[in-house]
Order: sequence, then structure tokens, then C-alpha cells
Amino acid sequence: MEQEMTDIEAQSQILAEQESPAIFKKANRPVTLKFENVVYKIRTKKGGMLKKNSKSEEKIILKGVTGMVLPGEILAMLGPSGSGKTTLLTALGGRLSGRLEGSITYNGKPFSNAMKRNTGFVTQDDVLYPHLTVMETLVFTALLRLPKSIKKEEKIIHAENVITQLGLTKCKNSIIGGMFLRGVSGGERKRVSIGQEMLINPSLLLLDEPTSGLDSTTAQRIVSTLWELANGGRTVVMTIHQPSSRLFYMFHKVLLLSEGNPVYFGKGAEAMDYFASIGYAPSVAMNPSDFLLDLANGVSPDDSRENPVIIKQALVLVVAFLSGLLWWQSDVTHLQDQIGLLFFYAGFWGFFPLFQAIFTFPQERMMLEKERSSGMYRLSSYFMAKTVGDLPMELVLPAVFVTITYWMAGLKPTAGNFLDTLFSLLLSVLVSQGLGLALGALVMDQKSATILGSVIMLSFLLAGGYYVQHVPVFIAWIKYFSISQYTYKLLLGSQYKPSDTYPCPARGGTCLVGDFPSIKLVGLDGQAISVVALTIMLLLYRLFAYMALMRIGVTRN
Ligand SMILES: Nc1ncnc2c1ncn2[C@@H]1O[C@H](COP(=O)(O)OP(=O)(O)OP(=O)(O)O)[C@@H](O)[C@H]1O
Repeated sequence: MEQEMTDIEAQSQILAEQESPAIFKKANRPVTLKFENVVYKIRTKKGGMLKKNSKSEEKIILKGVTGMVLPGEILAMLGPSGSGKTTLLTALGGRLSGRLEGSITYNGKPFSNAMKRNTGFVTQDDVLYPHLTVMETLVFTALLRLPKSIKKEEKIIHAENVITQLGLTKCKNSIIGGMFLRGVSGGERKRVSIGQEMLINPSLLLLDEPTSGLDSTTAQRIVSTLWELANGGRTVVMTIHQPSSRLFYMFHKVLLLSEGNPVYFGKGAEAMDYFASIGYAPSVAMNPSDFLLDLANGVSPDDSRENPVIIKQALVLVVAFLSGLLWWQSDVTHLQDQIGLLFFYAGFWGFFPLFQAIFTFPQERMMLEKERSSGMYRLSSYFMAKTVGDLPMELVLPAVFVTITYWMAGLKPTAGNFLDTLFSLLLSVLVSQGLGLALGALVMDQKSATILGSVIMLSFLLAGGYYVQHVPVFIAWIKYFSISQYTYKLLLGSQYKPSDTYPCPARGGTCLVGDFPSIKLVGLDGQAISVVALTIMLLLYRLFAYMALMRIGVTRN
């Protein structure tokens, strides 16, 4: 009964198509193809089939591939040879037997006989009779594939229409040809294969490397034809090896596979931006498909993801040793120098973590938008991972820096003083980092956030109490927001007590450290207030960053 119904459906579909060429007709039953977490495993014999008693082992060909193609879209599956493109295409065409896991649905339903009739599958090798002409081949196919209810003459008209629409009129009377028989060109052969499928006007068209072995102009013509077909409401999925840039931008969606793993699924036009957002950008302009294939082959455009960390570490070490040498064993007789070092700590470790953190969110904006829109994770999880995950590493560098410079510069050689200095600096690093995160998340543009960050940190530094002693009242309030001022105060407190003295021959021998001009303005009291102020900033900046991120991705949820 069900069979009867589907036959009737198929016949009425065909009848409905008779007035105009199949290729121009809209798809009759548009198909939304959805594949979720597709895994395909096979068992292979160790040492090959010839080896007796050899154990079999499992090979995973597809490792959880997910995607969706809507009517009117072309999905191109790219990847190196052996990455699983044909296997996935075969699975999508309902032709793969064996251990297939995950789900593949067509308008929400599994593959069925009706869907089979609505699917065209063009294999990589064009299996055609070499002695038949183009016209004969398509008429032959029409006679066999179109329902009996359609008259022979109508089937011939159908074949002719497909010939016209696929641009095969010029060669319709040429023989297909083969290995020993010169016939139509490779591009024409491919179009004949596509034409065979188009006769039944499928709403889902799957093609395995339809452009392989063709020059770029012919390949372009084939993809243009597919584009027209998709435009008519069909869902087109194809595998392709290395499309030119021109072709690449004709695909609505791209799936990049590497050893069965999905590396990218999304709009073709957004692929480059996506990889740039996660730190993989080509150093020179290049064909996107070349770039994507390099990535899928494990070839990074440069080592840009690793280098910044090594440059970063080297920079900090160089500055640490340089500072250690410049301030080599400076003691309290050179109080100005020692204070200069403490203020340098506050300045360097104000700017450095700020600029590291400023890039965190703008760099990941695209990915965050995409993944948040599809509800892949909670914002809080992402935020925690981003702000807490790297924390140990972020604190190791300033700790190493202080350890090197502290002992080289001859600051107070007691564990207590050293730990106080270290604590003050690490607290300051966390606050500056928070400010950077907040600015990045608020502005979401690296350049603007960097300019804004520089202006803010510079104002903090100038209002820090070291450079300007007589700050006018109307601008003196900046110091209450200045990370540098609180850090400087804590660092001074880690080294000096109000009762400490230093030699000052001009003023009669010894003077109180607390009266030294660069210290007097900031003062050695109120250390606890500085800790509280920095702790409040630490929490507030992170809260601002989180709130700013809440805007992202929610609009499309
Ligand atoms: N039935 C099978 N038995 C053994 N290996 C298989 C089988 N089917 C697929 N493979 C292996 O799975 C991997 C993916 O094959 P597939 O043909 O899908 O790759 P592809 O990306 O289409 O490659 P190409 O671009 O070269 O056509 C290959 O390593 C292939 O050898």
C-alpha cells in the first residue's frame, strides 16, 4: 500500500514537471539535509586480507561530523585525500552500509524509498556507454528512469530539455567515447552524468568530485550549473579537491575534513575570518581552499599560535635581566633608584598584562558569536575557562620577573619583604588583566581597545604619584582609580617602614624614608586600603567584561 502511494506521488511529481525543462523547475519537494555526529567505523584485517589468522582492527573513517544544508544551498566538502569526503557523501546518499552511527535526516525523517527517488547521485567516475551519443545516453536513461505513465515522446522531450539546459546541444550527436575511442570532453562527460540525474528532477543532488580533472573554466561552468540547480530550491552537496577562489566563493557552505574529523563547518565566505579569529591567518593572500587544505593537512600558515608565547617569555626574561643589571645591587643610599625600580614594576606590570588581555575577546569574537548562537556552551563556562584557565601561566611570568630583578637589584633580602613585593605585583597583574579583559569585551575591536587601554593606563601611571608631585586638585581624583598608584603604594610598603632612614648629607646626616619626596606624596600608611581597592577593581573589571560579553551571540539565540 505504502509502495503504491509513493509510486503515485512520484508519477504526479513527474507529470507536474512536463510543461517546462526539469532544470528550470523549482524543486518539487525541497529537502533540508541534517547530519549529526556521524561516525563511521570499519573493521580491517591487520596485515591485509591475505594473511591468515590475522586479527581485525577497527578503523574510524568519520569521527562525529555534524552539519545542515538547506534547500537552495551548495555544501562543498573539502579535505585532503582519504579524509572521508566520499564516505560522508555516500552516507548522505543513503548508500553506505555498515556501522554508521549518529543521525542523518531528510526533512527530519530517515532515508526512505521516496527520498531515494528524490535524490540524484553523481559518482566520481562517469559510468557511461562509450558508443552512445550524448542524446542517446540521456534518452536511454529517460526511458529507463522515468515512470511508465510518461509517453516515450515526452521522455525524449525531457532528455532534450536537459541537454539544452546543461549546454550540451553542440555535442548532442557526438559519441561519449572512452579509453580507445575519442569522444566528448571531460567536462561534457561530467555534464552528461549530471544530466542523467537531472532527468528525475531530484531535490537533493549529491556529486562526488564533479570538477576533478577539469580545467578551471570548465569546472566553473559545472559549478555555475549546480548553482542554478540550487537556486531552484535544490539541496546540493559535493566533494571537491582544490577549488579555485572563484569556485570557493560560490559555495554557500563548506565542510572541511581532516582524517574524518570536522575542522570547519559554516559559510564558505566566513571560513577565513573564522580561522583568523582563532589565530590562523595566512601571512600572504592565498586561495582559501589552499589555505584550508594546508590546515587540514596539519600545515600551519606559520607558527603564529606558538610564537607569541615564546616571544612573550623571551621579552620578559630580557627585560628582567636588563633591569637587574641596571639596578644592580642598588641600596638605600640610592633611594631614588630603588623607588624608580618599584615604580617601574608598577608600570611594566600594568601595561604588559593589560595588552595581553585586551586581545582575548576581540580575537575570539567570531567564534564566540557562532558557538554561542548555536548554544554550544554557557557564557559563564567560556568566561571561566578564558579567565581562570590561563591564570597560572599569566602569574608565572611576573613571579619569575620579580624573582630575577629583586635579588639582582639588591632589594631587602628577607623572605617577608620579597613575598610582600611578589604579592603586591601579582595582585596588580590580575587587576590590569581584568581591565584589559573589560576593555576588549566592551569595545570588541583590537585597535580601538588598544588605544583606549594605552590612554587609560598612561593616565593611571601619570597619576601614580611618582612623576608629578603637585597634581592640580581638579585632576587629582584620577589617583583613586589608578592601579599604578595603589600598586606603587603597596610596593613601597613592602620595602620600607615609616621609621626607616636613609643617608641625606645635605640635610644633616639621616632622614626618614617616609619624608623622601617620591614617597611622601603616596605615603607608607593605608596599605590595607590599597589591597581592598585593588580587590574591588579586580572583581569589578571582570564583572564588566562578563556583562559586555552577554551582548554577544544572544541576538541570534
Ligand atoms: N570499506 C573500506 N575499507 C577500508 N578502508 C576504507 C573503506 N572505506 C573507506 N576507507 C578508508 O577511509 C578513508 C576515507 O576514504 P574516502 O574515500 O572517504 O576519502 P576521500 O576524502 O573521499 O579521499 P579522495 O579525495 O582521495 O577520494 C580512506 O583512508 C579510505 O582508505
